[in-house]
Amino acid sequence: MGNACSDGCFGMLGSKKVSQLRACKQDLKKFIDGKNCHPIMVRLAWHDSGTYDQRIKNFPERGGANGAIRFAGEMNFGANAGLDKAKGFLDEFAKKYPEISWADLIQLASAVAIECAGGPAIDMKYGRVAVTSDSECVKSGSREGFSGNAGLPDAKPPFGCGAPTAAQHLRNVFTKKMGFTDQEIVALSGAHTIGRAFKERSGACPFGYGEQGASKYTKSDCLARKDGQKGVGMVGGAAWTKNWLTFDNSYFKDYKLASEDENLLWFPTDEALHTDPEFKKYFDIYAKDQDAFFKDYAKAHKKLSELGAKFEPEQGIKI
Ligand code: HEM
Repeated sequence: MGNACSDGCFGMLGSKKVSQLRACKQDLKKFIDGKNCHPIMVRLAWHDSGTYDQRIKNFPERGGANGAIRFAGEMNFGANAGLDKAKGFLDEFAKKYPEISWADLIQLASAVAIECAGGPAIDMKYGRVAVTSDSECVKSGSREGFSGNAGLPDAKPPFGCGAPTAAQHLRNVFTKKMGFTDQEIVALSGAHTIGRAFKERSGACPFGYGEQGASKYTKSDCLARKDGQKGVGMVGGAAWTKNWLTFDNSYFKDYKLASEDENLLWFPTDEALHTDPEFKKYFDIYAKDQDAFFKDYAKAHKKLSELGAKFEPEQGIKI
């Protein structure tokens, strides 16, 4: 190890961090693939980042990828229901790899999950500073123009920002508050090609925990993984796609199926992406061209993973 400078050049402590990040990445791959918990790891990281408000300049008041979601102050937002499970999965990694901040660990697990599910490799950087106490969480009602959840989006009306349409709601959340373009909104929404909703969590669908509550595509014997092997993690809920543990462009390609099949999800915020003319341009491209989706998704995911973050060293660490 020594003082080798190839990985961000900031001395002994830095190279120890790099080796822990690399080892942790390998451990996470095995863990996530074994548990089939890819989607919830992605959602945990997105909801840590998603408190970000570009109109607020100071860290950590501006929110973002700072690890605050691990504390009750943010975990208890209604929008975060169920995400304590994902945080719990990461506790053992935080203990084993003390050089890795919680803010980095959460984002690392998400990037690993995307890649493990068959999605693109994301050009991540690390070195995020994590907040250290509950008092540094942002407050649910702290975002101007939003009634709660620090401006995280709602899937259905009434929208917490008062927007009359889902398209306007998406632009209030992602553009006004977080600084994303229309193209980035559509690409990021494609993350719903994996994952599910549960009655007991968001309450956004009638499908819930267990075999009894499951949809046709989320029962224990359903095949959803990219390698066609069995295994769905926790049984239940409903998904946007039939192969909801595989990261591909099914969300775009098969949306008609999703909007017609009551065993699949298609929320007003999903529908806005192919009914609003500006969003639709990108939706149609991603439906036809998976490579274009992967390329744009990887860029937008990287941006999301860095929102509001404070890096030490300033330029971040590549692994
Ligand atoms: C566009 C606005 C968005 C809305 C309205 C929305 C809404 C939701 C809802 C209601 C759920 C179900 C939660 C539950 O019941 O457990 C969900 C799940 C999920 N969301 Fe989103 N979401 C949005 C954007 C995003 C983005 C930007 C990402 C990531 C880049 C993302 C990733 C996920 C994943 C992976 C799940 C599945 C979690 C699991 O299976 O446990 N979502 N979302």
